[in-house]
This record gives sequence, C-alpha cells and structure tokens, in this order.
Amino acid sequence: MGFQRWLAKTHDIESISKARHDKSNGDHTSANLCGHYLDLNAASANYNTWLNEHPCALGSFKEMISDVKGKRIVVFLDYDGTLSPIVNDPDRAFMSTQMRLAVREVARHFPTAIISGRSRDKVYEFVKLDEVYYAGSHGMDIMGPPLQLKSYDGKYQNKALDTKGNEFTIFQPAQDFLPAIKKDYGTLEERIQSILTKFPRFHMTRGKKVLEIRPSIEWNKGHALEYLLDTLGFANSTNVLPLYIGDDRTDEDAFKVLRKRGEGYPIIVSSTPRDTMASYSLRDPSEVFSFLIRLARWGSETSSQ
Ligand SMILES: O=P(O)(O)OC[C@H]1O[C@H](O[C@H]2O[C@H](CO)[C@@H](O)[C@H](O)[C@H]2O)[C@H](O)[C@@H](O)[C@@H]1O
Repeated sequence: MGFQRWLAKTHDIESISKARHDKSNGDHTSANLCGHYLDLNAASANYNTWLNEHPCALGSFKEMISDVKGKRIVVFLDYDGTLSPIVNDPDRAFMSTQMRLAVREVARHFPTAIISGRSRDKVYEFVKLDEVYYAGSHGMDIMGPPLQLKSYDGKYQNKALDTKGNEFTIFQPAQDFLPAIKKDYGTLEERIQSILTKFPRFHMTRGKKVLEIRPSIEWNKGHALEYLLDTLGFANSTNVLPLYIGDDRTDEDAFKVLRKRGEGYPIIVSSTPRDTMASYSLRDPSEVFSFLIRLARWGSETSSQ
C-alpha cells in the first residue's frame, strides 16, 4: 500500500475516533482528538486537572508545530509502554505493524531514535527498522549516525556496519566495564540474588549482559539524547526542536534535558496523573500512534511544499 493511501486510511481511523469523542461530549475543539476528554468519572477528575498542566499533545499538535519555524525536528521514542503496550511477559512486548509503519514514516522525514532500557539488540528485534537510531541499556549502548562530533572526544566510539553495509557509530560509555561484566557476571548475579532475598520488595531483572543494577557512572537516557543530538550536528544548537515521548521514570532524565535546554517537547505517556518534567502528555500507545501519524503527515505535507 502506498504511503498516501495508508495515511488516508489512518486518517479515517482518526476521523472515526474523533467522531466518537465528539459524540460523547458534544465538544468540537481539536482537543477531542485526545481520549482523555471521554472520561467523565471521578477518577478522571484528577486526571483532567493534571491535563491542565500537561496538555494532550494531540490536541496541542498545531500549537507545537507552530513553534518549528525552520528548526529541524528530531524525534526520540521510548519503547516499552510508548511504542508497545505494557504486558506481563517482557519477551512478548511486540509493537503493532501499524505502529512500525508510523515510526518508519516519521523517520523518513525527521531523524528518529529509540532510547530504551532494554538491550539494543532486543529493541531492534522488536522494532526491525533500519531507518532509526537505537540507544539500548538506558542509553549506554548507542548506535548513532557516523557524523563528526563536536563535544565528545571519540572515546568509547567504534565504527560499525549494519546488515545492509551502512556505516554507523557504536558508542558504549560503559565499555570499560565489559571485561569485568564478562568475567564476573555469573558471580555477581548469584551474589545479588542472595542479597535480594533479604529485600523481598526488590527483585532483579536481566538483560543481555545487563542486570538492572546500573554501573556507577553518570549516564542515562538524558545523556543519550544529548549524545544523539550532538552526533546529528545539533550540539548547543538553537536550530533544533527535539520531541521525546516516553512513559517511564527513566524517561524523566531525558525530559529534564529538554527542559534545561529550553527547547523541544517532552511528552509523557500516562493514563494517570504523574509527577513529571514533561510538558505534554499522551494517554497510551494508541495516542502515541495517532501523534506519530499526524507528525508524519505534517512532515510529508511540508516536504512536498
Ligand atoms: O526504556 P523502555 O523501552 O521503556 O524499557 C524499560 C523496561 O521495559 C521492559 O519492562 C517493562 O515492559 C515489560 C513489557 O511490557 C513489562 O512486563 C515490565 O513490567 C515493564 O517494566 C523490560 O523488560 C526492561 O528490561 C526495560 O528496562
């Protein structure tokens, strides 16, 4: 199916959902694109109050886009809970085909990166797109563009080729830990397991060569975002409008960076009121999908002008 036809189809989906929302509250503002406005029960009263401070990014799309003014949009996406729904089995957190197409279309118009707590390989296994950059292990393992760096000195970086022979850069700031991880991983895992038996409110999760206990270096999703902006040529640039969409506590580090830079939009995915540094919100991955579709459509329209 051609992109335009596919967009037309997804536009129909949006229209249907908008009509449903309109019917339920008789409101015809653009905010109707947000599922939030459907909820009229007591629990959602708090949510609606929270929404005043973190408006729905769908309803605010036009306002957000009006800020572009020649700047380059760069898109950052978390994986679990943002592109895929939260499920009980982490190995079955699949993203839908439609979501994949939406991300691919966004990436056709704007540099796009996925920053996840998972291992980079695992995220790629789920996303399966060569058009986006990947930062795994909470940003400690980045596959970024092969561009000149302004503020990083090249340490921890290696050139690599993807399966299609395209060159990219692997950046692993915890590289020095790798030999120790290899050597001590088994023992470490055993000891942590044993210690954690005394702390029943904590548990350990495993990734590829990663236990969910972080090495003591100061590096998080916020640093990964800055690194990627840097490698894309936007270090200290005022000519960029980064969007970051994420649902997790670890995404707050990236939200903070955008706040500090005073540019771009941190968008939280949450269906309940949350303490957050994000300025906008989306309720769930289905709203993320609608947002990405609108962004891709806007990118397609503006690039054809
Ligand atoms: O940074 P993310 O892409 O959001 O990854 C964060 C963690 O995601 C996974 O756990 C979460 O999603 C699982 C599947 O929906 C769910 O079962 C679990 O409760 C969530 O915490 C992943 O398993 C972790 O390794 C990531 O750190």
